[in-house]
Amino acid sequence: MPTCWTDPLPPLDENTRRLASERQQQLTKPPGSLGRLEQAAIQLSGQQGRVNPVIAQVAISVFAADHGVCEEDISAFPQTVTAQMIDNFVQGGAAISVMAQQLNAVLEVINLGTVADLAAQRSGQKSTDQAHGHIHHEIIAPTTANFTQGPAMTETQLIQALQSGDRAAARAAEMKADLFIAGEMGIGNTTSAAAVAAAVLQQPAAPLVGAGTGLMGAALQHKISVVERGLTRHAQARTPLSILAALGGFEIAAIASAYLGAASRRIPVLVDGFIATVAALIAVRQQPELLHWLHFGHRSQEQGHQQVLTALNAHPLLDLEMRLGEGSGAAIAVSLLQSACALHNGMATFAEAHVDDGQ
Ligand SMILES: Cc1cc2ncn([C@H]3O[C@H](COP(=O)(O)O)[C@@H](O)[C@H]3O)c2cc1C
Ligand SMILES: O=C(O)c1cccnc1
Repeated sequence: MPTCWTDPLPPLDENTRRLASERQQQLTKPPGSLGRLEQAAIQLSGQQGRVNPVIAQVAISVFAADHGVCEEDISAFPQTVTAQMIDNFVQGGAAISVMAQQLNAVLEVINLGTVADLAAQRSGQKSTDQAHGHIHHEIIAPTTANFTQGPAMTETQLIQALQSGDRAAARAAEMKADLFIAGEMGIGNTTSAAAVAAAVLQQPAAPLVGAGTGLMGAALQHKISVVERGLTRHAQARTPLSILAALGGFEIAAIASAYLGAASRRIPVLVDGFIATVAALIAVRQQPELLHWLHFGHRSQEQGHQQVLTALNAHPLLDLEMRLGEGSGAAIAVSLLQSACALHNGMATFAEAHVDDGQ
């Protein structure tokens, strides 16, 4: 078990947070007029321990894994896409690859096990640099098990996934990242994420189950019934760890742990869409203090995202009607956090600009 899972998280730096808050009051604008951008800059100040927060270096870790529940026919796409997209990420062709390039971010993909990459598994390939990112092969198993038949993963597999997430956070700290983004790739993972969210929130499945890659009508009803079967089978799972083992995916577990690992290293986190937010929900249930370290990038179109955001009292920066995952919605929101920092750091105070304040 990585220590971030259980060790208390560091508090925000209340001193820099207070100084940043005071600075916002002195800038040449009516107090509060930059709205949530002010709050974002102040929160970043407390997180980074700097009165003038910066987001120069962004670390993006995309966790990829396959899902046994795909046997139940719950995605519009075949499972082979997961492994194919791993290549696409590091060849520069995926949405998150393009965003990483635009942001000059470091992109890495962590392959936790896909049905189509047994060759890589057999060759013992570990870590390679590709044109547009690094691949870490940290294969746990070719796929999780079908959660309608039994637990998705063993306890050992769960711990491996948590450790993988923590290692990604350690690499982000090593490169002195100012912000951490986790993305995910795993055909079938909106089914797993909906089941995890329903189990954590003790809510019915239907409102948390969405189209994912594009299911509608009878296919969507079937997906709801698959999640309901999983919830019935694993009704005894109540703790974050037992819910992850019963219904989760390797990538969802890894992201939950990566968020805790980032916060434990004082790196602010920008959360992506539905799946990433469900991972955040699990991690916050494990350690409520994590919430202070999280920014929320966007509201996904995926049915259920708003419910999970509400459970976290989270207000995402954007709603662009995106429903992609990969970390893409968070990546789009980076520029807003950068603007929040630029305004906070660069604007003149009333005194500096000889502008009369409102006192
Ligand atoms: C080409 C392609 C690229 C993607 N990138 C992210 N996802 C997204 O879709 C999947 C979840 O949807 P479902 O649960 O319906 O399978 C995840 O892999 C997610 O990251 C993709 C899906 C596809 C097809
Ligand atoms: O919001 C997401 O994370 C999402 C939505 C649909 C498909 N994949 C991911």
